[in-house]
Amino acid sequence: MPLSSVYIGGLRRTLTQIHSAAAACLNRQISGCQRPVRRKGAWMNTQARLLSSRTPQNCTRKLVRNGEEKKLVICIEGNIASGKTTCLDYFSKASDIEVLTEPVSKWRNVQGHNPLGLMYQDPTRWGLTLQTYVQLTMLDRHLCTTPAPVRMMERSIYSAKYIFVENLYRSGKMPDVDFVVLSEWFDWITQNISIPVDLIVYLQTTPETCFARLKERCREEEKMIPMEYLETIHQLYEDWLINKTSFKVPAPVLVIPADHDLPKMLHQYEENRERILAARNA
Ligand SMILES: Nc1ncnc2c1ncn2[C@@H]1O[C@H](COP(=O)(O)OP(=O)(O)O)[C@@H](O)[C@H]1O
Ligand SMILES: Cc1cn([C@H]2C[C@H](O)[C@@H](COP(=O)(O)O)O2)c(=O)[nH]c1=O
Repeated sequence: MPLSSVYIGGLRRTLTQIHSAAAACLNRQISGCQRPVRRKGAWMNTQARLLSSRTPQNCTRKLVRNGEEKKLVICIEGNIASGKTTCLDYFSKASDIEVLTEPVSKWRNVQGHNPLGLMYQDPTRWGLTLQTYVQLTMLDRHLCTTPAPVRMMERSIYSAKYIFVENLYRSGKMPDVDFVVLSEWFDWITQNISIPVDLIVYLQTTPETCFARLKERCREEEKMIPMEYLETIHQLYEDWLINKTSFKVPAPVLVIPADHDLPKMLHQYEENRERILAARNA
């Protein structure tokens, strides 16, 4: 069988079509990642190919990316304005680390529309719209191939679902039908596509710290975010990554206290560098 084939029997056409739609949409907008291209009826990537992880011993039927499974994937998690981007900036200076920041600019401007702004104005109407797009762009981040052996991502498809979709639903701002449709999409993606994460670095802050940093950053769409919103997001993160009482945690968690000033944070990042890069062997 040619390496370029997707090896998943009856699921093949459906997966190809779905990936086709996502790739076609994102191809036009995303730079910095290697995009899959179609050749002679089979999906290939310029560096890697989608392959099934199905083997005689392991019939998981998940799509995995050839070669990408050997790379170290670290997700930086934390509340809004906890310092994730600043942390990624620090690690981006290392030549063996590829940094993938959250695609917030896309959420603020997709073909002239601003789903992030719309969601904050009217979450019940626009929550599904934003979260569908967040899910798509996060999946794209997880699937894009990078030359560096270590990839550091801001958040993940998991936190988008377990923190932000969950918050919209629990607060009564997302209708049942929207939640069910998003959840079925999420379940399908995570059951059929391999999304490896080796380590979660959780920047643990108080909501008060985030509130102060949010005000300082002053993103237009976020101006009306109240303290209670950050408290709720904080609690969802704590239940997921610390108390482990809500959702499955996809990787070991390294907690870095992140209320400190910038010099102390940079010092902590340096102190934890080896531990983070050793995650592959954890
Ligand atoms: N340790 C820190 N002390 C004070 N301000 C910080 C610190 N880290 C980040 N900031 C500032 O807080 C704001 C949010 O930081 P950012 O890295 O964008 O957070 P996130 O990516 O988690 O939303 C920015 O204005 C940034 O300059
Ligand atoms: C993942 C995710 C994010 N958002 C919102 C929350 C914030 O307003 C921005 C992300 O900014 P941060 O400073 O990088 O935290 O996007 C959301 O509404 N839904 C999501 O799934």
